[in-house]
Amino acid sequence: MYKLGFIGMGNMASAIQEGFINSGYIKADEICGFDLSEIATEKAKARGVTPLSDGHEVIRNAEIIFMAVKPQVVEKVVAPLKEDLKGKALVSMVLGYDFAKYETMLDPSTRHLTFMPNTPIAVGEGMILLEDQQTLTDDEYDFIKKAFESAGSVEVLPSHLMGVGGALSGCAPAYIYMVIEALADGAVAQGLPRASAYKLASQTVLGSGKMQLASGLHPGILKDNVTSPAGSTIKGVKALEDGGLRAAFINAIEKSMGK
Ligand SMILES: NC(=O)C1=CN([C@@H]2O[C@H](COP(=O)(O)OP(=O)(O)OC[C@H]3O[C@@H](n4cnc5c(N)ncnc54)[C@H](OP(=O)(O)O)[C@@H]3O)[C@@H](O)[C@H]2O)C=CC1
Ligand SMILES: O=C(O)[C@@H]1CCC=N1
Repeated sequence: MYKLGFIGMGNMASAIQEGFINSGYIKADEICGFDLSEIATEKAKARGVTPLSDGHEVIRNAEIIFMAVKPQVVEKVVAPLKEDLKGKALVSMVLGYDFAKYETMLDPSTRHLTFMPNTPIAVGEGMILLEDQQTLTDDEYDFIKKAFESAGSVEVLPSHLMGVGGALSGCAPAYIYMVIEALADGAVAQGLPRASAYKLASQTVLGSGKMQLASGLHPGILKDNVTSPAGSTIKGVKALEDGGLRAAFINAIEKSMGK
């Protein structure tokens, strides 16, 4: 068991903390952290995480340090902590900061791993990508991988695929929530109460994803199984094609990669 320390405890770090604590794999009192925001600090405290007064203190009190600030500030945050991080393990979820980039920022004695989580880790259904290039000890790697597996599914990817992987599983929860909201809006427009509409939409997304994973079938086959000849679904499929649904999602992944 390692003590975990978070630098930044915003949306993503909070989801990870909740996922770890809810899974029972890590106890809240094994986690400390620092955040500039008072609101984020109060929320962390409410889930049993120990708030500390700065990054130096987090590194002193933890064995594996999670870097969870925004990409725009990460270099400014890491530079003054470089000495403290000597001989420690750093795991980073900062989009765009891969193994090679950290090699230029950290002392050679700092072991590190870049990973890309997503917010559903909070409810035990995360998708967590681990970069295949990393320098954690075997024990640290095993511990952190098991922690992620306690709250989701883990996939190891080569460095050059972390960006596109992150654009899909890291960003797409937002797109799926838009899908849920839009499906519900459609049903509300036809008279279904709002609460039922969200429940029906979310359970349908959950069930469809679960079925694809369980069956391993091509999504097109699963779609075809729903579309009866001359039935209702094929009319909806046509409406989505008219609306450019596929192109919109393909473009969204490209845009998420900063292209
Ligand atoms: N949100 C997501 O779904 C995902 C996010 N990520 C990555 O996670 C990281 C965090 O994103 P997210 O949680 O969404 O962002 P948030 O803005 O919610 O959280 C970042 C937190 O860091 C705080 N902060 C800023 N500077 C410091 C500092 N010097 N020391 C300590 N805390 C600081 C911020 O405070 P303040 O607001 O006051 O500046 C804020 O509370 C990003 O690098 C992102 O790429 C990766 C995958 C998915
Ligand atoms: O929007 C972002 O930049 C972060 C990274 C992946 C998901 N959210």
